[in-house]
Amino acid sequence: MPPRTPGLDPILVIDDEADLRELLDISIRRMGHDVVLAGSLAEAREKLSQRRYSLVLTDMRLGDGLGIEIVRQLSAAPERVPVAVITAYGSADNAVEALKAGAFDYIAKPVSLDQLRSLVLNALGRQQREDQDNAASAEAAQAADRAAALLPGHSPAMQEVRRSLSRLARSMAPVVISGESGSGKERAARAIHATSTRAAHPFVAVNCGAIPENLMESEFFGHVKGAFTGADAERGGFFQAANGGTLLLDEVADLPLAMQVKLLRALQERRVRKIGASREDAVDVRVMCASHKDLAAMVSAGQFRQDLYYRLNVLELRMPTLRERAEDIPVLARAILEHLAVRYGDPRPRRLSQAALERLVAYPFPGNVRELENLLERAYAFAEAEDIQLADLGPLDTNMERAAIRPAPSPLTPYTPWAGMMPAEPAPIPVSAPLTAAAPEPEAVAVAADLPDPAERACRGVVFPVDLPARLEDVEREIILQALAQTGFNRTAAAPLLGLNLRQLRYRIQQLGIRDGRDERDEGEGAA
Ligand SMILES: Nc1ncnc2c1ncn2[C@@H]1O[C@H](COP(=O)(O)OP(=O)(O)OP(=O)(O)O)[C@@H](O)[C@H]1O
Repeated sequence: MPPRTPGLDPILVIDDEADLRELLDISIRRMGHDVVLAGSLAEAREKLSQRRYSLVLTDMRLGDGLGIEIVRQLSAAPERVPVAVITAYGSADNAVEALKAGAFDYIAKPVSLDQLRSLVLNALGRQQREDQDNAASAEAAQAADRAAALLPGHSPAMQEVRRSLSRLARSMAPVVISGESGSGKERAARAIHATSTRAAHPFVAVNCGAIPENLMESEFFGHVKGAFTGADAERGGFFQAANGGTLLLDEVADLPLAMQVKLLRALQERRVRKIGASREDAVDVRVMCASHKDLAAMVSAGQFRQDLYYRLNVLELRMPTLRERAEDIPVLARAILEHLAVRYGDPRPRRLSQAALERLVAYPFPGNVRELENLLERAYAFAEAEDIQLADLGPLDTNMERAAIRPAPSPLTPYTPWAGMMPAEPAPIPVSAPLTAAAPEPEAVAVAADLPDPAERACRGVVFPVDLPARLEDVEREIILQALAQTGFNRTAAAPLLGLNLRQLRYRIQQLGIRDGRDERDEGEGAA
């Protein structure tokens, strides 16, 4: 038996079943912790009034009431004692209710010792960190600072978001983050992770819409060597990569139904099996989802599984549009320009002239913060004066607008190399970018010309490619290389020139096998 963990308060176990109480007592003592037992709600209340506990683990159904009452009592108390619930097999509703009431985690019967161990370690790790800081208020202030640095803005909408963040960071429960494209959903997920006790572990963001369906299972759960053609080495998936940390499923609505079933199972069991493996591995991952689609409506339309929706949609956060918080534009613009100055190695960031700032504040930003960021990146790179002038912003309501608000691909769209990567209409070349488009070969010029019908094209001697997909890939590769060359192989700067986001560009670069020898430059954001 391991030695007692010194300095820790005991764990309170509340269960009206004597057998389970005894099992939990023995198992937790084997982990080296003291245990206090209570067999009813009344006894639990009495024990809670007598001393402090490092963790409370309560069954949901107790002879004289419900465990959720303990959850509510502890969540309302000023000192933050983590509380977790034990739910009956298959009663997902109870688990969801408890998480919403403030439980940090739950465990389903029959209790697995692995899960119990990981739950206790998580709870105590977090308690110890809070104790080490010695003052919960100092920790809370630090967390608030980190959140404010990631999500600046003084608007009431943003203050509300930051208030929610600290509540969300304290829980282990899944979070669904909704909001328009570019409103900062991924950024909010990062902020929750960075202010949670998982901050020292990985944050992995996965764009569900960018993964071909046939690769999905292997990308999520990994594979063993020889599991399929091309699997020449064992490899972990996103779940393994995010172990101990957070996994963000961006554009979760794009997950095919078959994958939704596998994901639900992994979330319920907290175990995953690599393709071709005979055993499952326990994983400790907090899942968050982001979507600009209405998931509830997708459930009604039969496009998203209801059981998965309930499992994921425990806690919610809505990111406001930039229109709803136009007063944050100056502070956001300053943060973005400071970031750009660091990237370009400028001693001091460029500033916006008064006229440029006023124009930005008056613009509705259909593409939200991403559009503001793209716009400032281009203006920063091409402004000739010290400050960014109104003219440097270019026309705000034309190409950039359409590129920024392009719809994400429908979950029913079959995969093509372009699906999820390209706008519904052809990507416009930003008007003010001095990008000299790839010098197209004569045949491409002819095909791209505005010719009315095939017969007329034939008359004008158009040479059609023998392999259209390969030809298109060549053109795409060439254009991407031009954009990379233009930006000194800086992918973050190249992406907006192409109307793509960084993840999409990275994915295309990988798919097209583009190597520039300086691949990893400026790859700070996103893990998938
Ligand atoms: N508060 C902010 N401060 C600075 N930059 C921000 C902020 N919010 C978002 N951004 C930037 O805007 C871009 C879009 O943000 P993010 O990817 O989080 O949005 P999203 O809502 O997840 O977008 P999508 O729906 O397209 O996935 C990112 O480059 C991000 O760095």
